Amino acid sequence: MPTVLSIAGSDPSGGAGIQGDIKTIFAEGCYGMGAVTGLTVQNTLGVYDVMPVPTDFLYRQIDETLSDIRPDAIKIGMIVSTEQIDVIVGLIKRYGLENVIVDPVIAPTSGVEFANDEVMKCMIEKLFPLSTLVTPNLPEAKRICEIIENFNLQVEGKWQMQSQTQSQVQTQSQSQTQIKRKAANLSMPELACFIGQNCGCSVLIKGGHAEGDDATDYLWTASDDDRIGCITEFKDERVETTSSHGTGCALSSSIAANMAKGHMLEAAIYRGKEYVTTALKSDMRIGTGNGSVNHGALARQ
Ligand SMILES: Nc1ncnc2c1ncn2[C@@H]1O[C@H](COP(=O)(O)OP(=O)(O)OP(=O)(O)O)[C@@H](O)[C@H]1O
Ligand SMILES: Cc1ncc(CO)c(N)n1
Repeated sequence: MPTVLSIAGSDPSGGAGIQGDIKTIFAEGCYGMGAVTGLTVQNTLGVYDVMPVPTDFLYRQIDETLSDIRPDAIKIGMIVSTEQIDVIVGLIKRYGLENVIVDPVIAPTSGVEFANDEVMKCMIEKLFPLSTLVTPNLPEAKRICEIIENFNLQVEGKWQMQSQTQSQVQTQSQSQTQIKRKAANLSMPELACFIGQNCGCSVLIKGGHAEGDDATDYLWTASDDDRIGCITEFKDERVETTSSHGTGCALSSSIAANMAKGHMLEAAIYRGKEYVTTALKSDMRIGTGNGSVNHGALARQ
């Protein structure tokens, strides 16, 4: 049986995080494993608190699992510190893991932040280049672009430090504002291309938070060594439901499971989208807020 490891946070209400991931992996006919990065206090109304798992304990969870069972794919969700990223990056390299799907959860729609800018910068620099696919939603993609731009500016800023005059400082802060506006104005395909070209990985920008009658996701993949790349569109109907908690986790886990089963990236994304649309259409209505998607609505081998 194909095996998939999820490295993610716990959602005790069962819709997202490691609970949602393992339900998805099981529904896709794979063997699911889970290493927990942190505990959360959350339900269908919001996320109230996060408690990180100590770094050495995260290391041991993943290392002992990998030394026993080799995953055919891994999905990485909530990460709360740069030390956790170092542990995960070190283990991916040491075990030579393939089919690494990273869902960079910065903050839930409602509630406390998971990853601050320092953690995101570290993820962008160290984890994204090792990933097969990174799957930010639209607000996360814009934030990632801003961090890439700001990071480049800071490096340049340090280099200019010795002879910086007041007018140069003003020019620098003006150009920072312009770049922020630029990132905010990029289209979804442009965001995907920008992140992919800077980080050396394929990027899927998810359209759940975009406007429009369809829910369309955009994939950027490098087409050659020049990284000119190409965009593929994954379009499906937008489902009207109050049960959409966990769509992002379900999508990335389904893609990981389908890659574990041997599907190529584009086919795995197509199947992941089909899984999520079916899970949304089930309109399960559990809880008093934004309830979980139905992870069992589409079960396949
Ligand atoms: N109402 C909807 N109808 C159809 N598909 C949707 C809808 N909302 C989200 N999706 C799809 O679900 C997947 C996840 O997208 P979304 O933008 O919601 O991710 P996310 O914000 O990371 O999810 P989460 O809310 O779990 O954090 C994408 O494939 C997206 O197109
Ligand atoms: C633990 C966890 N991971 C991811 C999400 C998705 O935002 C969530 N709500 N909780």
